[in-house]
Amino acid sequence: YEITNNTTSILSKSSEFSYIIVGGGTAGECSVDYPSLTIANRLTVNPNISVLVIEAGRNLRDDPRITDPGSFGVADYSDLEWDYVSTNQSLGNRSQALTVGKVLGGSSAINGMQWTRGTAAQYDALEKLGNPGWNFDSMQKRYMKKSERFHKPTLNQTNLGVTFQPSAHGLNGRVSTGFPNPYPCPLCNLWDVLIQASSAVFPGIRTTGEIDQCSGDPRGVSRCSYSIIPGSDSDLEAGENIRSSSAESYVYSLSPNDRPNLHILVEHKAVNIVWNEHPDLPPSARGVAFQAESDPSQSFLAIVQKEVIVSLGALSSAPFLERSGVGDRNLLENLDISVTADLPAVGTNLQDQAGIFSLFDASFMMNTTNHAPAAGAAAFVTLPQILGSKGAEAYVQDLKHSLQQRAQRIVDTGGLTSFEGASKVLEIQFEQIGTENAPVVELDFIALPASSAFAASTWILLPQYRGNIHITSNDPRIVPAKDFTLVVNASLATRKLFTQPSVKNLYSLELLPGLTVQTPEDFTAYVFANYSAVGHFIGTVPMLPQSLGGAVDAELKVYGVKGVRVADASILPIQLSAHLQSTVYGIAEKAAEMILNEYEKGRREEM
Ligand SMILES: Cc1cc2nc3c(=O)[nH]c(=O)nc-3n(C[C@H](O)[C@H](O)[C@H](O)COP(=O)(O)OP(=O)(O)OC[C@H]3O[C@@H](n4cnc5c(N)ncnc54)[C@H](O)[C@@H]3O)c2cc1C
Repeated sequence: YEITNNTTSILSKSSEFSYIIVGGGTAGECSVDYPSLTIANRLTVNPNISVLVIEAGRNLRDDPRITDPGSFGVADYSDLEWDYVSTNQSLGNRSQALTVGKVLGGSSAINGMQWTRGTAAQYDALEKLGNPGWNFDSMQKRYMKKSERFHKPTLNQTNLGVTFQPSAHGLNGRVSTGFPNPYPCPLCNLWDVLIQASSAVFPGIRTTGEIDQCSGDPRGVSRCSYSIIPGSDSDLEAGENIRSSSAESYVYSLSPNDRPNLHILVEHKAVNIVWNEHPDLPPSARGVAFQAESDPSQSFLAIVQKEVIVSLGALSSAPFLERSGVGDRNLLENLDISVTADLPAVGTNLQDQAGIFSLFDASFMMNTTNHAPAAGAAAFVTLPQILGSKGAEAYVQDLKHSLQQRAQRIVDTGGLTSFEGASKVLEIQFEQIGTENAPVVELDFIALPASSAFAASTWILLPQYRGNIHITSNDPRIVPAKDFTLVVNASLATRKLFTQPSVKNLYSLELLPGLTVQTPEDFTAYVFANYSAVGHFIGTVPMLPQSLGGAVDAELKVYGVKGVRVADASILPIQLSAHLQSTVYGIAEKAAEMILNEYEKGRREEM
């Protein structure tokens, strides 16, 4: 394979590729990798199959900010990120920095590496929403586990409090996962105290047993697992744990002479799809126009034989489609973009999981010698655990009675295009929160490396708001609905947890929210003034029937055109009680399988 920023080096050999993948991020590389598996091995030796990946970020293979898991939250990532900023939000009248990765490996190269999955019912909900074949059984067994090479915890790690379920993990995939080794104790004491204190604050929360945040039931509080290559047991050398980004897992780990048919062009921005127009057929992708990041006046065109796979992430895939003439007709015509497909769903349904930070000055320095991720344990908390059973019942009743009104508001504010679709997704979320008791809040316990501070990051998991992102303006509006009640309550619960006597012993001062924040009103004001986006963006090219406001079908094909699929976090129509990367890898594995099956079918038909 080759990775280069030199367009001539790539286009001089061929300007035509079987598949062009725009975006070399978390999902993009997975699609590239699939050819290493059985059927596809045959394909890659076929010189007619070639793949071009176009990635705007740089190839920074050995940058310690990426490779060292201890860098997250400490190192300056500003040159590895896109500088998306939202418009002022309806809540708090503030804009938000929207962080996503701009580097080969995408967000998987700069994320917090936590390795978790949603509840089984949340994947089943994809099927209920009209996407045949998208359910937990198949996502977990065939795709999410397939992407994973889990390192079972050592005896030492389990003795130190790590829990897991063997059946929740894949052992033969490419993304290395597991627990840091050596395990970052003496912080274990901190995690143990926080885990115990959680049970005092969140009645009934699981703190023992084989809790595994990848099992389909993440409820409870337990130690985090990560997308890392754990260090060896004996060697205490710094740098032993290494981040396993998608670039590390799917590209760098290949032998350099492997895959001469894989071309990765970095530092180039994909601008739009160029189309073949037929009088009687839907437009089909002819190629991708792209430009050098260093000199946008230099434009190039790569031709595609089969398909363009759009994997630019939830903030860039929809704008790319709109620049390609796929989007809302009025919006495109106002911008003088020729309309290839009138698909108003593109760019709607943006969701993140708004969060808030608490910070404490501890009486000891955090151990940072073994380059382990900073988050040690995470609590996935249900509604009754946050609000008590009466409070939860009242909240659920309110969700039920306001459902139609909220669905209408989502449509009115450009969050989804179909009232029926909005009602359906809200009903499904209502079931998850009210009946299935899915976690609605996550608390991460974090030791800030090279400091004496530790923190809790608290965020809502299943937002009811919907925003949008369009090329006219970068406008992801957040409609608060009921969610901020939960952030405020979660923030109050975090304070309660950190004032349990056992936890209080561990720090001398609460730095954030700080002692001026005392009453529920203070907390509400604090949350409104300080909540932030957490980087878990989804939904802007929703996988739903078109009549319900979808932009891609269950095969990830964009409605109204041929030869274009979207495979990244954009296609998820609803949030999960989870961090997203494991699911995005699963989406990409499934996409790769569908693409290759179709390729094979086409070949058989040609013969
Ligand atoms: C700060 C942060 C922390 C997170 N922490 C966790 C965590 O701990 N655990 C977890 O599971 N998830 C976490 N996530 C979420 C997770 O990383 C993402 O949901 C997931 O990686 C998204 O994958 P993707 O393929 O959709 O997009 P990305 O991985 O972002 O890939 C998109 C790629 O497209 C490229 N691109 C965009 N526009 C263009 C263009 N026009 N031309 C060419 N290239 C372009 C980008 O540079 C990028 O490489 C975190 C995310 C962030 C931002």
